[in-house]
Amino acid sequence: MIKFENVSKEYNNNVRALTNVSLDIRKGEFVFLVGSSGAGKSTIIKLLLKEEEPTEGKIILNDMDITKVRNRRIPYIRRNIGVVFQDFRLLPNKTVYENVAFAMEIIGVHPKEIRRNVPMVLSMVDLSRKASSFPDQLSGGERQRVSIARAIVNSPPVLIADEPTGNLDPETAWEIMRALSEINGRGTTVLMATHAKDIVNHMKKRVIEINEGKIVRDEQKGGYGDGISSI
Ligand SMILES: Nc1ncnc2c1ncn2[C@@H]1O[C@H](COP(=O)(O)OP(=O)(O)OP(=O)(O)O)[C@@H](O)[C@H]1O
Repeated sequence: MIKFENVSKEYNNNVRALTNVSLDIRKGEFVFLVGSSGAGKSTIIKLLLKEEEPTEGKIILNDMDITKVRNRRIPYIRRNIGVVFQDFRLLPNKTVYENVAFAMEIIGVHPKEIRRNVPMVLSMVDLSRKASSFPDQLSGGERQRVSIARAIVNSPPVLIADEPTGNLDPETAWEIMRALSEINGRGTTVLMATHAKDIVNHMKKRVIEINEGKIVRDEQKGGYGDGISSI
């Protein structure tokens, strides 16, 4: 589902963010990506979203080699990935319903399908009652659940979560983890970059650890790891 073959990334300022990274994440897996600040986690995510290009190597997403695709094909690739960010990134002037519907409108989904799917995903993240609220009327956990609903409404095979619990208190963070687990249980592959030690240790999922741009550990049912600073 997600494959990196000997991927290296050097930014313009000669910072080598990734060196020879190879990984293979299969359909339906739940994978934590861990490592100290600056290790290269966000770079892996940016490469998958085609926000950055690798300097070397090959990246395959959903059986598609995305390394050399043309710019005009990028929106098509991004439809295969739902993304959830630490800071939610909701549109403040749109309601919960409209925020989620917008993700479908911009890719030209038929209004009838939008009217069917939006209530369905809002109910999945337990937000049906908040459909008419605006983001600033919601708690942090509720906002993050809206962003999860938006990420999955177009049924992408892959969901990427970049530090999704970073702005949330521990209890709310678990609420988000339950939502992500449920989505994973329905077959979506989930890749989550995180510093949340307790969550990683508790979930016992596959853990890929990156340090100074290299994969140093890839463990089924792994823990957070001792050597990683938590900031
Ligand atoms: N746009 C950029 N231009 C130049 N260097 C960059 C850029 N983005 C990241 N870097 C550098 O690449 C390295 C890896 O950064 P990256 O953001 O991938 O780390 P990270 O593991 O996501 O860290 P964090 O946990 O703090 O988010 C760091 O040395 C960083 O300074």
